[in-house]
Amino acid sequence: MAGGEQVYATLLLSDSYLPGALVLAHSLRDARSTKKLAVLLTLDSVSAEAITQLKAVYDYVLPVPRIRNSQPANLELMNRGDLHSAFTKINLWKQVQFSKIVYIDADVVAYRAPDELFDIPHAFAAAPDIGWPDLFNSGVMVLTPNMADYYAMMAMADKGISFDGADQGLLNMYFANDYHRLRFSYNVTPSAHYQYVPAYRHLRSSINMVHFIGANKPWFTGRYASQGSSPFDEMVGRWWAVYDRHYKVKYTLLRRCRPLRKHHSLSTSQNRSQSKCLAGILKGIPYSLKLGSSIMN
Ligand SMILES: O=c1ccn([C@@H]2O[C@H](COP(=O)(O)OP(=O)(O)O[C@H]3O[C@H](CO)[C@@H](O)[C@H](O)[C@H]3O)[C@@H](O)[C@H]2O)c(=O)[nH]1
Ligand SMILES: [Mn+2]
Repeated sequence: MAGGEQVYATLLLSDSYLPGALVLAHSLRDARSTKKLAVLLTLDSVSAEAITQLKAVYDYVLPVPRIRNSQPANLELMNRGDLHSAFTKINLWKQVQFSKIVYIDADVVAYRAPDELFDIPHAFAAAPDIGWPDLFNSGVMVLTPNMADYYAMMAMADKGISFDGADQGLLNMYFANDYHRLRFSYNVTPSAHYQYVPAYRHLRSSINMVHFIGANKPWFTGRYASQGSSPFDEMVGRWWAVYDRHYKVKYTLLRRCRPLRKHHSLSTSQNRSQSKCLAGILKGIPYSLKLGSSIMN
C-alpha cells in the first residue's frame, strides 16, 4: 500500500526482553527521531503489565500470531532453543498499513536515529553478520511490507525451511543475493571474544546502532561488563546509560518510600502519603525492575 506511514518496529515474544524493548524505544526518542515506533507482540506470552509499559513509549502496540518452528532441530546447532518462535518476525511483511519499516531487534541500542534508512531505494536491506559476513544479520532490516513476500515466507516457515531454525536462516535463504547491503555501523554486533580495537577507535564515532547478539543480554548479565574499558564494555555501558537515564532515578526513589512501609505505628496521614509515594513511582517503573535482582546490581 503506497503512501502508508514509515515506522520503526521491534518484536516482543516474552516479558524477559521488556527492558530491551524499552531501552531501544528511549534511545530512538532521545535521539529525536521523527518517526513513530511500533512493537509487534504475542499476547499469549507478554503480560498486561508489560503492555502498559510499552504503551508509554511505543505509538503502536500490535498483537501478532506466534509462528513457531515445528522443526527446531537446526536451532540446537547454535544452542538457541529459546528462539523457537523467531519466525514470528515474518508478521512484519503483513503490516501493509505501513509503507516502510525499519525493523530493529529488542536487544539493540541506538546511538543516533538512523532515519535516513527510510529513504533508501531498495525493497529490502540489511547489514552483514559477523559470524559469516556474506550473510546478513536479521536484527536490523529495512523492509517493505507486502503480502506476496509474506505468503512466500509463511510457506517456508510451515515446512521448517531455515538453515539455523530461526528467522535469520529463513530470511537469508529467501532474500539470498537479492538484498541491499547496509553498512556495519547500522548493526554493530560487539563480541567479547574478537575485539578489533584499532578499528573500533577509528570508527567509533560513526556507530549508528549496537546489537547485543547471543544469549547474554545486558539486562541479564547486569552492569559488571559496563565497568571495564574494552570496546565491548563501553558498548554495554551505553545500553545501561539509556536505561539509567529513564529508570534508575525512579528506582532510587522507590527505595526511599519502601522502609516506612514496614512500620506499624504510622499515623493515617503518614500511611496515606506512603501509599501515594509508592503509587506515583510505580506508575512509571518498568515491570522488569520488580522481577528480580539481576537488573538492579
Ligand atoms: O525470548 C525471547 C527471544 C526473542 N525475542 C525477540 O526476538 C528477537 C531475536 O532474538 P535475539 O535473542 O535478539 O537473537 P540474537 O541473539 O540477536 O540472534 C540472531 O539470530 C536470531 C535468530 O535468527 C535473529 O532473530 C537475530 O536477529 C540474530 O541477531 C529479540 O531481539 C526480541 O525482539 C523475545 O522477545 N523474547
Ligand atoms: Mn538480537
